[in-house]
Amino acid sequence: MGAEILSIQHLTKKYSQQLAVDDLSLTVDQGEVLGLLGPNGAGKSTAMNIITGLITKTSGEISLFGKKKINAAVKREIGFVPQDIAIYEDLTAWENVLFFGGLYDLRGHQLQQLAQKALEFVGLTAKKDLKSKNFSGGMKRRLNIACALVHQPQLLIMDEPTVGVDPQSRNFILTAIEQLHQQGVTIIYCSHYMEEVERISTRVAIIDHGRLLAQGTTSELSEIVSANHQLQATLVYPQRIDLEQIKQITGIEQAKLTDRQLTVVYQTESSCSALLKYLLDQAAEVTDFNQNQLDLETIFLSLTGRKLRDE
Ligand SMILES: Nc1ncnc2c1ncn2[C@@H]1O[C@H](COP(=O)(O)OP(=O)(O)OP(=O)(O)O)[C@@H](O)[C@H]1O
Repeated sequence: MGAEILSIQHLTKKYSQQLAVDDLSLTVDQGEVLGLLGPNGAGKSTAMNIITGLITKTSGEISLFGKKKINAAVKREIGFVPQDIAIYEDLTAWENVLFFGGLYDLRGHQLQQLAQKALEFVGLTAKKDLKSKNFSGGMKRRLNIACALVHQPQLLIMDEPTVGVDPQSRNFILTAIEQLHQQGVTIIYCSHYMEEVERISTRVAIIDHGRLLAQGTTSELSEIVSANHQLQATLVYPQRIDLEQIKQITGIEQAKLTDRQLTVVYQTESSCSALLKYLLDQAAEVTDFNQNQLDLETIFLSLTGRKLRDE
């Protein structure tokens, strides 16, 4: 693992009576893609806005690139894609990227070269002379990413960059992040989309009510909730089973049926045996059966007791 890029210690933010970030401690190392996962209102944006200096903290310590004083040189190493798209709609894509590059003291030929590179990276070269107000939501997002990348920061912070974008742009953005990761850029990716975080992150931090609930790779998180195991079975006669009866079996935590696929999260081997006996008694006929590592959605549910998507 690379050097420590970000360290947050006991960070707290209070908006009058609302505790938005509650004693949050987190570190990010060079080259990592940290997926910060949490439902709406979990405190992700507040934490990122503090790190990037947009709002002040109530208490706690932050150091970036080993420095506690976040001066202009430190800020130059950060690229930020905020939750709300921040581009100038009356400017062309090209003018936008030049403007943001200029904020980092890039000038002349170097600025032109980097602006070209940034627009190419997000696939907007052909549209560079169009005013961004004519862009789709996905194109605006991609332009916003180009503006955040033009100065070639070491750390890229992205706050829900795929909200409101079309599936094509969404995939484009995720692939771009994978490329940046390969190039060695450190990335913090805030999202409430489980499958995105699962796809691109090298490590995941789960945050809810401003608090860090757990962090680790997906398989480490799976071990944290290892009291639970997941079993999937394909049934020939799914109509013969009753999910409510399955949920009554001692040690069964969750059960869901999608078409012929039964997914059950259970705690003990005895609950698994009891389930198999039930399936046999009901003559549901199991054709395929496997025990999996838990997916992020199940882990999240185990840690928070609630579904991310319902928030
Ligand atoms: N400027 C503000 N004034 C008062 N309360 C705020 C302010 N900004 C955020 N909050 C509250 O702080 C809590 C955390 O919000 P925050 O936006 O950081 O969460 P989030 O995880 O980024 O969610 P979202 O994706 O919906 O933005 C929420 O309860 C929110 O209502």
